[in-house]
Amino acid sequence: MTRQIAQQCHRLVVKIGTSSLILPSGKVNLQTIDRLAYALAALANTGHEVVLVTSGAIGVGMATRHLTKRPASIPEQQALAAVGQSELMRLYGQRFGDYGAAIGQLLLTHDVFDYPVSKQHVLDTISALLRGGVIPVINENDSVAVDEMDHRTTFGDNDQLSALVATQIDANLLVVLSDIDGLYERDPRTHPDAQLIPELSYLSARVKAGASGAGSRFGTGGMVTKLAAAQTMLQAGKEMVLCSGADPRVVLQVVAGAAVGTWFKQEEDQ
Ligand SMILES: Nc1ncnc2c1ncn2[C@@H]1O[C@H](COP(=O)(O)OP(=O)(O)O)[C@@H](O)[C@H]1O
Ligand SMILES: N[C@@H](CCC(=O)OP(=O)(O)O)C(=O)O
Repeated sequence: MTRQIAQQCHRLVVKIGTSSLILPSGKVNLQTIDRLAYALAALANTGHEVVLVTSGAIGVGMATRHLTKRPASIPEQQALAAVGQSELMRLYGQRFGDYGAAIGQLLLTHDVFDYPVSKQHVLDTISALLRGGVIPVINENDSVAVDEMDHRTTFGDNDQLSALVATQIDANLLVVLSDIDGLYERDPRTHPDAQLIPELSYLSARVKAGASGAGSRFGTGGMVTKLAAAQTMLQAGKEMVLCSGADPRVVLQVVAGAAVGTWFKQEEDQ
C-alpha cells in the first residue's frame, strides 16, 4: 500500500522526541542520531528542504551529568537543557557533517510567532538557511520558555512547536518520530489489545479520548500534544505522519509514500 504523499513534500519538518534519542539506560542513542542525520542529509541531497525539530536537551543533559532522575525544579531542568543542548548540537554537527550536510541551530519559543517582527526574523533566518542548503535544527528555548516569564507556552512541548513551524514555513508534511509506532485507539501500554489507526482526516472525540499524556520517563507531551500538532496541520490543509523513531531512516520510507505509522491526511475530494 502506498500513500499519495511524495509529490507534495518538497519542504518538510521532522520532529524527534526525547525517548527516541535517549536509551532506556539514560545514555544517548548514538545510532539513532546517526541514522537521523543520514536520512535527512539523503533527503537534502535529493532536493528536499528539511527542517529538524529536536527534543532531547534535557535528556542529553541528564546523560552528560550522569543523572538518572529528572529534577523536579524548572531551573534545574533549564540548567540541564543548557548543558544538553550544546552537547546535542555537537553530536548532530558531527553526524550531519559525516554525511556532508551543514546544520544551523534556532532556539524558539511558541510566542515568537505571535509578534510580527520576531516572526518575520525567524522566517527570514529559516529561508536563508534553506536557500543556502543548510538544515535548520530547532528546539524550544528552554531557558526562557516558562510561564512566569510571560511566555504563553508550556515548558517542553516540541510537538506543537513543530506543527507551528511547519505551518509558518508552509511545509506540506510534518513527520513526528516517537517512541510508539503510531496512534492507537487507546494507549497500547495500558491497553495491549488497542489497534493502530493507519490513517485519519478528522480527530473525533473518541480518538481524542483515547490519547493520554507522557508514556516514558523522558517524553513529556505524550499523545495529547501529538494530536494537537496533527490538528494544527490538518486545519492548515497539511499532513502529518506519526511513526516510530526507533530507526529514523523510516523518514525516507514516509517520503517515498510507504504506509508506515499513522497518516493524518486531508479528506479526499468526493
Ligand atoms: N492513543 C495512544 N496511542 C499511542 N500512544 C499513546 C496513546 N495514548 C498515550 N500514548 C502514549 O504516548 C507516548 C508517546 O509520547 P512521548 O512519551 O511524549 O513520546 P516522545 O518522547 O516520542 O515525544 C507513547 O509511548 C504512549 O505510551
Ligand atoms: N526542549 C525540551 C523538549 C521537551 C519535549 O518536547 O520533549 P518530547 O515530548 O520528548 O518531544 C528538551 O529538549 O529537552
